[in-house]
Amino acid sequence: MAHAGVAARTLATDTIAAVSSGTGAAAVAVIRLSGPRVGEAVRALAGRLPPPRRASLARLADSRTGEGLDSALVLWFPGPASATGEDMAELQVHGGRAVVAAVLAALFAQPGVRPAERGEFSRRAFLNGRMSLAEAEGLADLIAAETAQQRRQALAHAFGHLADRVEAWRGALVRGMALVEAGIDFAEEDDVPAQARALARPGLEALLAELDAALADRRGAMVREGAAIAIAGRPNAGKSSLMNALAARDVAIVSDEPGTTRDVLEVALDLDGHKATLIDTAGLREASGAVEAEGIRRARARIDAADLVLWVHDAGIAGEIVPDIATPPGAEIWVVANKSDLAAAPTTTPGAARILAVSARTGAGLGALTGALAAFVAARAGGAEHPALIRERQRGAVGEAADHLRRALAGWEALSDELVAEELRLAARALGRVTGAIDVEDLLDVVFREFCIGK
Ligand SMILES: Nc1nc2c(ncn2[C@@H]2O[C@H](COP(=O)(O)OP(=O)(O)OP(=O)(O)O)[C@@H](O)[C@H]2O)c(=O)[nH]1
Ligand SMILES: [K+]
Ligand SMILES: [Mg+2]
Repeated sequence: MAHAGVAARTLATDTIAAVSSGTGAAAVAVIRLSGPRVGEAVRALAGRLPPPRRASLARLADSRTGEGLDSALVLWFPGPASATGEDMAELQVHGGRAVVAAVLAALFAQPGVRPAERGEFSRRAFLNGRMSLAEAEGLADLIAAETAQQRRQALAHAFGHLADRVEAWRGALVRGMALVEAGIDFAEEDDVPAQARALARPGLEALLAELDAALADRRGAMVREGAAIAIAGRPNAGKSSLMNALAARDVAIVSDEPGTTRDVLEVALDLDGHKATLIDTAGLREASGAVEAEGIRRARARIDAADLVLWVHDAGIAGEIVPDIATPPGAEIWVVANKSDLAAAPTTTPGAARILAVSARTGAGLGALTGALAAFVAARAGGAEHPALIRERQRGAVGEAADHLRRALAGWEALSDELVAEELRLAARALGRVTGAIDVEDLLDVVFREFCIGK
């Protein structure tokens, strides 16, 4: 997908090559090339350039020695209609390490061909207007996706859904800007300025509401980073035992000694396709030394930032259960009454959204707990195709745009046309940073013509 605001194709002088199919031995390895000398390099190894965009079988040889290297499928993608916008080729070779190393060495021996740097193919695609920054980030997330929901969200971003949404916001800003600037340009003429400004305001107010709503929506970040589920409670309640049981492996040290856990421990969970991070913490009590005090400080910091706190309680201990923690707004606390093999769980607890009886030892109640956790995370993460802001970089840029827009609207009566237009321009520039399209002048021209208000 091409994007507005990106300059003409850049002319990279280097041709790059790299294995794109991962490291380690495999049946097939894919070597990709991009740059001006791809055609020559392929011809040097394969003896000919196959017809564009069709897989052809070719014998690859080292042009320096004539030694045969492999029999490979060769694909030739002439630019600019390629993934990077440059001439590209793909060599599908046998995946053995020695084969891959020999083919790469023969490629790098060609003039002007060098190893690609990290992300260089995507970088060239962005610079050549083949994808936006938000799409590039989606692509990176797609490659890193661990759960089904992360995969779906990343795919939506890679397909440009977020970029489209941001471009629509930017279009609305530029339209408002054009109207305000009409006031500047036609300041000499009767009541154009006042009319133009009045026309711009409702659209900009609606846009600000949309930006604020997008910023308040944490679902995208929740999908990407996963829900943070902290396990908290008094020493010896069985927190580490619960962590091990839910993770189905021996992550944390368990002992009958209170104050065993000091450091914060984390494991990643895949709950029905949703990512979550389970966090085991030190038991909360009056610390008996500097090390335990530090452990408790770290525990509280993680509990304060959690989306859900499981307050683990030893069901054998009588009396009211009072979770001794503060959680951010929107977070929930559930009481997990552990050791149900020893004692019955209480049925009500003030302040807790729910009570679940489990035994980390026998596994009783763990299925119900896991199901409840999956439902919680699914509800928090919302629809997978939602083109939300998922990275701090995106959130920061949109937040900055909202601030400038807010300033323009707050000063609507007091500020000059020039100052209002300047705030709008800064807002548009901030939004441009999400997709990488920084220059708004081109769009402005188009929109200004569209909104020529009869002049
Ligand atoms: N009977 C029974 N014992 C349990 C259960 N869960 C944990 N325990 C025991 O309780 C003791 C404390 O368990 P831990 O998992 O270390 O407890 P903790 O809350 O992590 O303790 P600290 O890290 O010291 O705060 C150990 O002796 C466990 O074997 C359970 O479900 N039933
Ligand atoms: K313990
Ligand atoms: Mg522990």
